[in-house]
Parts: sequence; C-alpha cells; structure tokens
Amino acid sequence: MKLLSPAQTRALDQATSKAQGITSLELMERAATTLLDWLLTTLQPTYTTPIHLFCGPGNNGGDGLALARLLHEAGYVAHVWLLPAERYSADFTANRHQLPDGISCQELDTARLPDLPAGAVVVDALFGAGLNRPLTGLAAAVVAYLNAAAAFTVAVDIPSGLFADAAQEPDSAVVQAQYTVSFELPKLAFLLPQNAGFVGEWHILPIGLEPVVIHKTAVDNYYVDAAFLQGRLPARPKFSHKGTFGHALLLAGSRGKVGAAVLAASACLRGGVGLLTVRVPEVGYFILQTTVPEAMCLTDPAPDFLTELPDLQPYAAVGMGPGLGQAEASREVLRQLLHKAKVPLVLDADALNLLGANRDLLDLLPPDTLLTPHPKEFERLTGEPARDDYHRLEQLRAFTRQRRCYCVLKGAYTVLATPDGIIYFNSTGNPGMATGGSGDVLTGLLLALRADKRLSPLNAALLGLYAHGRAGDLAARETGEAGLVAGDLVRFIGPALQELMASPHRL
Ligand SMILES: NC(=O)C1=CN([C@@H]2O[C@H](COP(=O)(O)OP(=O)(O)OC[C@H]3O[C@@H](n4cnc5c(N)ncnc54)[C@H](OP(=O)(O)O)[C@@H]3O)[C@@H](O)[C@H]2O)[C@H](O)CC1
Ligand SMILES: [K+]
Repeated sequence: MKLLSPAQTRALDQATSKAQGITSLELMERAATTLLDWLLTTLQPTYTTPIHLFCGPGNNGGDGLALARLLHEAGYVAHVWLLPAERYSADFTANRHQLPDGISCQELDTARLPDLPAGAVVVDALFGAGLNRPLTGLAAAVVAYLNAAAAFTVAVDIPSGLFADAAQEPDSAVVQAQYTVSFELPKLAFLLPQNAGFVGEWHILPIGLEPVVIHKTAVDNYYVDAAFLQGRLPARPKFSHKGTFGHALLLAGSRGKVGAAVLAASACLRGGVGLLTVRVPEVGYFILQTTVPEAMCLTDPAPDFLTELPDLQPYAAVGMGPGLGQAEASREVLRQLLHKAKVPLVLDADALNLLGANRDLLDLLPPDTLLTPHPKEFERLTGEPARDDYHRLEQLRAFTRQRRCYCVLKGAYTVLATPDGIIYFNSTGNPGMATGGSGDVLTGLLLALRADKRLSPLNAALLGLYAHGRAGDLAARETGEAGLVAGDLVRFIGPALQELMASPHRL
C-alpha cells in the first residue's frame, strides 16, 4: 500500500469524485457509513452507551457529524460537541444542517464539557488531514480534557493535533486515542514509534477511492502487506536441484556467541538456500556440526574469533556478523570481504558495529549490500543521533542513497530503505520478537533469499522481512508473545514462505 501525503490524499478524493460522478458530500457519507459499521462491529456499544462526537470545523468534523446522524438514526445515543471557528467547510455545513432535531448538539466552551466516564465512547473528529499548525486555545484545552477522561477514544482519520507525515513540537496537544480509524490507506504517522501513544490500534476502512489514481501517484513510502508481495516469490521449479538456489557463506560466531551462528545458519537453511557453508572459529566446530548438520562447517584456524577470509569463489552470497565479536582480526576479515566480494552481501550485528567504529570501511561497501541495523547500530553507522523518528527516516534515505545500499532498520514496523531512497514499512511481527537472536534469524533468512538469483535485491529484502515477522506471528500463536524465543522463529520460516509462494498456475 502506498502512504500518501495529505495533499495527495486531497487530490485522490477529488479525482475519485470526478471519476465516479459523486460529490465530496457523497464521499463523506460513504466514509461515515463505513465508520458506523466499524464502530458497531468493533466496539459493540449498547443502545444506552453515551457516544460523544467532538467535531471540528472542516471535513473531519463533517465526518463526525455524518456519523452522529447515522448513529442517531440507528437508535444509539449520540451527543455532538462543536468546536466554534471562523470558517466551516461546505460539507461540514451541509452535515450540520442534516442533523436531526432530536440529537443533542452543543458548542464547546471550557465551562461546558461533558462528563466522560469509563463506559462512554468519544469520537475525535476535531481535526484530520487538514491540520496545518499546532492546536492552541480552546482546541488544545478540549484535547487535554479528552486525554484526562476515562472514556474510550476513537480518532477519525488521525488523532487531532497529529500531523499525518511530519513531526510536531514536543508537548503539542494531540489526542491519545485507543483506536484510529482511517480511510483507504494508512498514514506515515501511524508507523512511527513516537506516535504510538496517540494512534493506538489503527484500522483502515476501504471507501472505494480510485485504484488507478492511487497506482499513478508517486510516493516515497510504502506499507508492505501480503497483497503487496503477491507474485514476488516464485514457486520452486519442479526440476530444481540444490544448485538452483545458491550456495551461501555465513561468517559468524565467536567464543560465547556461537549460538548466533547456529540461529542464522538454521534460518538460512529454512529460508530455502541450496547449500550453506558456515565459517566459525574452532570453538564453534562441534556445536555447529551437531546442531545444524545440514550446513558445512569451515573452521577458521583461530580458536575464538574469525581471523581469515576463506576463498569466496564458490559462493552466491555472503553474510557476516551474527555473534562475530569485534576483534581487530575480524575487522580485517570484514575489510577483505568488502574489497573482494563480487556477490551480494548481508551485514549485521558486529559487522555493523565494526563498520560504525571504522567508518572508512563504509566507502568500500559494494553496491546493493544489505545492512540490517537496529536504531543504535544505525546511529553508530551515521555517527549522528536522530532528533526524532522522522529525522531517522531521512537519515536512512540519505544513507542508502549515498552508499547505494539497502538498509533495514529494525523496530516495531521494521523498514527497508533502497538505494533510490524509497522506504518500505513491514507489516508483520509482534513484540514477542524483541528477544535475543531474533536479528540473527533475520540475517540468515535474508542471506538465503539474496543467494537465490531469481530474486531482485528489493524482493529478497521485502520477502525476508515479511516472512520473518510472519514466522513470529505464527510462532506466537503456539508459544505466546512472552514465551517466544528466536529458535521458534526458525521453525515457522518455512510455513511463512509457503504462504507467500506464487502458484505456478496463476498469472
Ligand atoms: N479520502 C479521505 O481520506 C477522506 C477524508 N475525509 C475527511 O476529510 C478530512 C480532511 O478535511 P479538511 O477539511 O481538509 O481538514 P480538517 O478537517 O482536518 O481541518 C479543517 C480546517 O481546520 C483548520 N486548521 C488546521 N489546523 C488548525 C489548527 N491547529 N487550529 C485551528 N484550525 C486549524 C484549517 O483551516 P484554516 O483556514 O484555519 O487554515 C483546515 O482547513 C480527513 O481527515 C477526513 O476525516 C472525507 O470526509 C472523506 C474522504
Ligand atoms: K481526528
């Protein structure tokens, strides 16, 4: 799914009205009807549940007014609270006039605010995508009042006070919603950790906006769901053999961290690689040969950490980093790898820390290298702390453009940035995956997909991120989130990839 800016969303609304021969008021009615359905199904209010709708002066307020009417007509108790303003949008005014006589409708002032007990529902329709400055005065006071109340809050389109795709000043007045219900496509703001306390759980309701116009709209940010990946993972050909899927080399492990090599190696095998050779120091030989018998083990002459780069000739892709440690000799192995590699590279964990501590090595990165830092490792790569999540995204775009690489940034919505500066937000995964070894599993899986010559660097990375998160979701069904360990992810990589695999008989 594409993430559109507010200006692009407005243009899409207008193009939809034109193409479908409907007025913007009719589109608003469609949005409100879908919203009504969602609200009744998800919140299941009773006919006595008080539902307070706070409506601002624009079309977000118009959505709130239309919803209030529909709720009233369906027999629910709707109270409308209007925010006084100098100007009101045309569709707000039209819906204001359509409010039935029996509905309670009052203008807000600080002396007249409703009681909002725990059983009440608040619908926040004060401001939506048209917000163009921070909230002040009465609007800010109302937001503070709503945030202090015990009621259950549903934000229409976006929590009021939150910008759709830009940071707001710290301590700005922003509604803290339990649910945010938006239309057709998600907004960038929903995907950033700094906004989690405002957005709550978000839902997208389709309202029939024109797909052709969405298709033609150029964006820098995408949200990757299963539909987005459809057809990107080809089925395994009937007459394939182990050479078809590539021979990968994994450089990993040091004394006390051989487990990271084991997890990455197991994930690489479950990721469908044809052959896997793991380079570990002597200390890892017995462990690896017994826990991952499917992998070949090529030991380094040193006992505790890697000191020599093996001949790279046989390999289709090379991964380096899990459990590596940061010994000087291992740094030199990394330097040689960057100099010599002619095949795709996946760098993670200590390989990234070594890059961060020796930033001259970044100049050696071969094009299309895939890096998989978490935010702290990424900060070491750039050498500059991010001001906020938006700034971090811009740093990421600048980094991948400058280095011509692919970079994954791990988090609740793990993102992938490409050499063109396009960002993809992954949609799968759960908090149970914030556990030791989860990143090693991702590295192994990505290595397998990069070794598969049928996949572009972009598709390999997107499929890997999605399948990793999906494996976590499947595993958590069995283990619960708290009980999830990285080894569980490995077991579910196969089923996760199978779900994504294209049918050979479909277009
Ligand atoms: N496709 C869709 O998603 C649809 C969305 N709909 C809904 O429409 C809104 C967007 O409506 P819009 O009228 O453009 O914007 P708002 O309602 O958010 O804001 C209205 C005006 O408020 C003024 N404004 C902006 N910031 C502030 C502020 N901080 N304090 C006070 N006033 C503010 C501004 O006007 P000015 O002239 O004062 O600058 C805004 O224009 C979208 O969010 C959806 O809810 C459609 O209903 C269906 C399709
Ligand atoms: K809102």
